[in-house]
Amino acid sequence: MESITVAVRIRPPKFSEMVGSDKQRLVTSKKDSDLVEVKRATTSLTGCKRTTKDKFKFDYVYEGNTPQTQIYEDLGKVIVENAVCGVNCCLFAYGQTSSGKTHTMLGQDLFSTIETCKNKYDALKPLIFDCFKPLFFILPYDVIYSIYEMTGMDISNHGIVPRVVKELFSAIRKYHYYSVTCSFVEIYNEKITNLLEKKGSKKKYGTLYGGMYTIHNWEEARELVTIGLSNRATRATVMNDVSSRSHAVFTINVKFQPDTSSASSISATINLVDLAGSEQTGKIATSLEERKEGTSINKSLLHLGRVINKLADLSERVSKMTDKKDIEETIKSYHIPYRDSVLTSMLQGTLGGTAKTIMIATASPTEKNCPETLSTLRYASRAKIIKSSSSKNKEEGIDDKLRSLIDEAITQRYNTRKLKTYLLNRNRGDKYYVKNMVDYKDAKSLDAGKMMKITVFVETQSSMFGNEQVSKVIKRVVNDVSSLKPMSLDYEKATTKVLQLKCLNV
Ligand SMILES: Nc1ncnc2c1ncn2[C@@H]1O[C@H](COP(=O)(O)OP(=O)(O)OP(=O)(O)O)[C@@H](O)[C@H]1O
Repeated sequence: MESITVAVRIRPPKFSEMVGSDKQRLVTSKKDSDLVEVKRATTSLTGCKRTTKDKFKFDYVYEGNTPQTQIYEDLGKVIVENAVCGVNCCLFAYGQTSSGKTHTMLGQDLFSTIETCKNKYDALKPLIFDCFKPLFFILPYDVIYSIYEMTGMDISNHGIVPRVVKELFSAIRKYHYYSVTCSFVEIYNEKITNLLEKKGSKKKYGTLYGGMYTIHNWEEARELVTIGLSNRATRATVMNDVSSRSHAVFTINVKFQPDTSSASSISATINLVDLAGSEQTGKIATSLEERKEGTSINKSLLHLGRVINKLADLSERVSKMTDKKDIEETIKSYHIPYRDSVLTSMLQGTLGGTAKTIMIATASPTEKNCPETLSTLRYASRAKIIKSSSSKNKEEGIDDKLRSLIDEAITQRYNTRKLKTYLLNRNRGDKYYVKNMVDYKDAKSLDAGKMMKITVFVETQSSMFGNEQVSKVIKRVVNDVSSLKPMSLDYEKATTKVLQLKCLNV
C-alpha cells in the first residue's frame, strides 16, 4: 500500500502583493525540498509577540517559477502511465480562491489567448514570471510565434488536463482498437451542468453518447476544453477577476485492445478536478447570492474532506492489521459517505482504494492569506495519510464484450421493429401519423452508426464466437437492419413531416 501523492504549488506573488503592505512572503520552501514552512506572527498568553513556524512535508513542493511542463512531468505523466495499465485515476486541485488551481489544471492556450485578447498585457499576464516575458514586450506576436514554432519549445502554458489528453492519445495510438470518451461538467450549488452543451457553445467535434463525447484526437479534446471553459460559472470576486465558482470535473474513459491476438481489452477512468475556492465564505462574499454560493462550495468541500478523513481513518486501521481476511472484511464493512454530495459520488471509484489518487494543494505566498494557506496545508496533510494500492480494472474478455454487444443489438432490434411498423402504417391519415410517431418515438434512438459497428464486429470476429445461439441473434439483427436501409430515407422525411404537422397543431 502506498500513500496518495500530495503536492503543493505556491503561486508567484502578484504585482500588487509585491508592492503593497502585504509583501512579506510567509510560505517558503527550500529549493529541491519537500518541506513547506509557514511563518506567522503570534501573541503568547503573556502578551509576547513571536514568530511561529508550521512545517509540512509533502511529496513535491513547487515554488512560483516552476513551469507547467515540470508539474506535468511529475504528476500528470503518472496519470497517463497508470491509465494505460488499466488503473483508475483522480487528480484534483484544492486551495483558496486565486491560488492557482485553474492555472495548474487547465492553464492557458497561449496563442488562442493572444488571438482573442489582442492585448499584450492581458494575454501575457499569466506568464508574468516566465523567463520569456521580456521577448513579448519587444517583439510582435507573429515573430514570437515563429520563433517558438522553429525551436519547438513548449510555451503553450497548458495545464495538466490538455497535457494528459495529448499524452494519452500518443500512448494508445499504436493500438489496433481504442476508444476515448470524455465529459466536462461543473458542479454548481450541488447541480451538475454539462459544460459542453450549454447554450451558445458550438459543438464542433465528437459525438455524444450517454453523456460522454467520443473524441478521436487531442485537438478535439482541446476544442471541448475550450468550449467547457467558456461555459464555466465564473465571477469577479475581491480576490480574483475570473474566479471559478464551481467544481469542474473533466472525465476521460479510455478503452483499448493492447494485443490483436487476444480478445480482451483494457479500460480506465480518469477524473481531473479543478475545485472551487476553499476560503471561508465571509472572506469574498458581498451579497446574499454569493454567500449562498460560498456555503454550497464549502459544504461540498466539507463532504470531500469527510470522505478523505474516512479513507485516511480506514488506512490507519488497516495498517495495524496483519491478517488478509481481516483487512478485506474491514474494507468491505467500512462505510465511506461518497453519496453525501454530488462531487464525492462522481469521484467514487477514483479516490483512494484501488485507484491512483493525486492531490495538488495550491497556496498563495502572502501573509494576508496565511490562515487559508494553513487550512489548505492541514487538509493536504490529512489526505497524505490515505493509503491506496492501485490495481488494474478487470480486463474485459470477449465474453463481456460480446454480452454487452448482444444487449445493445437486442435493444436496437426492438427499436428497428417499432420503426418498421410505423413506416408500414404511416399512410393511415395525418392524426394517426402524429400519434404513431409519438408512440414510436423510441425508434428515433436507432443508432445507425452503432449498428454498423456491431455488424462489422460480428462479421470480422464471428469465427471466435463458436456459439450458435449468439450467432443467430446477431444475424437476425443484421438482417433487420439491412431490410430497414431502403426505408431510412423515408424515415427522415417522415420526421420532418411530423414536425411540420405538430407546428400546425394537427
Ligand atoms: N504558478 C503560476 N504562475 C503564474 N501565474 C499564476 C500561477 N498560479 C496562478 N497564477 C495566476 O494567478 C491568477 C489566479 O489563478 P487561478 O485563476 O488559477 O486561481 P484559482 O485558484 O483557480 O482561483 P478561483 O478558485 O477563484 O477560480 C491567474 O491570473 C493565474 O494566471
